[in-house]
Formats: sequence, C-alpha cells, structure tokens
Amino acid sequence: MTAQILDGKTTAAEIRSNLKGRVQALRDRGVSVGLGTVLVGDDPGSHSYVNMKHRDCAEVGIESIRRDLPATATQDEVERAVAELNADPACTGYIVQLPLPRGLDEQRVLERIDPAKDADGLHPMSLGRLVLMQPGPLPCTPKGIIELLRRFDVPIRGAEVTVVGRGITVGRSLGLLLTRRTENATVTLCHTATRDLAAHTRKADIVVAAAGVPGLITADMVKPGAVVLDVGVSRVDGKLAGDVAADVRDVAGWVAPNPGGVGPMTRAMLLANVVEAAEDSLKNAG
Ligand SMILES: Nc1nc(=O)c2c([nH]1)NC[C@@H]1CN(c3ccc(C(=O)N[C@@H](CCC(=O)O)C(=O)O)cc3)C=[N+]21
Repeated sequence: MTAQILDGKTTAAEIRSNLKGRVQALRDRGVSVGLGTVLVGDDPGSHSYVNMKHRDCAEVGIESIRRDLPATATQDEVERAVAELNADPACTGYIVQLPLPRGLDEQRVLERIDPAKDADGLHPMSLGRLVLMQPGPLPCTPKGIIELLRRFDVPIRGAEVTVVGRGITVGRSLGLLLTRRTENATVTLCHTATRDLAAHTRKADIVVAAAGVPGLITADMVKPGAVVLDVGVSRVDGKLAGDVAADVRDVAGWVAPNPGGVGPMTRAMLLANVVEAAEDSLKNAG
C-alpha cells in the first residue's frame, strides 16, 4: 500500500482561480489589489520564492510591487522600504521575505509593518491576535496546511497532531491554530530538545514535519495510515530535500509531498490574505 497524495499544487491552482473572481469583483467596485515584497540580498532560494509569488499575482490579477535591496542594505534602508509600502495606497498588503541577511534585525523590521498590511501574519500584533483567538491575518504556511487537510476531508477535530519544529512561521503558529475551538485538535509540539521524538510521532494521526532536517521522519516513526505533511525545506548538494524520508509513503495513509504539497498552498494563502484585506477594507468603508 502506498500513501495517497495531498496534492497542494492542484489545490492551490483551484484556490487561485477562486481568488481571481474575487479580485475581479473588487475591481468592479473600484478597489484594486496589490501585493508588495521586500527582498534583501541575493539568496537564490529567496529570489525564486519571491518570483513565484509575483507570477501568482499576475495570474490572479493582483498588482505586484517589488522592493529589491542589495545584500549590503542597512537596517535604515530596509526600514525605509517598509515605510514606503506602509504609505503606498496601491499596496494592499506585503511581506518581508525571510530570512534577512546577517546583521539586520528581523524583528525590528517586522514590527514596522503596518498591521493592516501584514500579508504574512507575522507582525507581533497579528501573532498576538492568533494567541488571543481574535480574527486577523494568519501565517500562510499554517493556514495552507489546514486548508489542504480540509479540502481532502482529513478529520482535524479530536485528532492527535504531532508538530515537529517550533519556528514562528510554521510550528509554533500551527500549534496555536490547531488548538482553536474551530479546529479542536490535540497538539504535541516537538523540537530539538524533545527526548523521544519517535514516541510522539508514532502516536499521531497527523504528523507535520517542519524542522528543516532532511529525512528526519522515517517510516518506523509513523503509525500505519497516518497523515504526514512534509514542510521542511533544506538544500542538500544544491537539491531540495524535505524532512520526510521516501519510505514513509509505504506506511502513511496520506502524504503531502515536498515539493508539490504545502509550498504551493503557502503561496495561495498569501494571496488569500491580501484579497481578504482588500475585502475587509471595503466592508469597513461601509
Ligand atoms: N516572509 C516570508 N514569508 C514566507 O512565506 C516565506 C519566507 N519569508 N521565507 C522563506 C519561506 C519558504 N517559503 C516557501 C513558499 C513556497 C514554496 C513553494 O511553492 N514551493 C514549491 C516549488 C518548490 C521549488 O521547485 O523550488 C513546491 O513546494 O512545490 C516554498 C517555500 C515561504 N517562505
């Protein structure tokens, strides 16, 4: 038996097609939608992700606003780009592509984003809202994971979910999302100091591997029939490698592969956050 595929690539394309209609409806009412990106330095991975995001925008009818800065950019220069996007009426929402080059203070940059334009849900205000279970933009990867599970009818309510990795963009935020009353999963959050990782993954109905350690999750660590999502992105000899070993497909019931799983969903949720922000601004304007 081999696992069924949680096909994020196809699902994300369906979501973009739905968003395209909503963007058109906004435009019909005189509201244009624009996504901004701030990219600092020349990391090839970051460049490729940002390019994909702008390609998605073109497909959906969202305007692209790019601020590309050299690796030598100072803290002040990055913060100035953020201030410009805050002030730009054409920019509905934007992201600062992470990680920033060494020497730049990421948190200080994120704090300067206008929370109303926080497309990534990574501003402290947005994360605070997530903790408080108040409405607000959600981090794109956790939001994409939940959307992917929903669309394949994977039960979340009451499920035992083991999340491996406590980073803000994925693991920690996902734990908060899954334990809301609307999801009602039971979450175990594992990290580098977890004593017996396999014991926690083996009892899980759903395993989310977001540690950034290639091949960390092996077949013997997975309960037969369980759902396994590969979120880790590492580069091994220039090739992309996920956190989930290939043999997991022989025991799992469902696998979200990498690439083709959570990555495209992350990008689709970024667009969704921007469209939702535009729709909210229309609602609040009366
Ligand atoms: N402020 C910020 N927000 C982010 O959302 C953010 C970030 N910084 N820094 C880096 C990570 C990484 N990330 C990915 C998004 C999509 C794919 C993706 O779509 N991957 C495709 C293609 C992979 C390929 O071929 O390169 C796939 O999985 O099928 C991957 C990785 C967003 N990130």
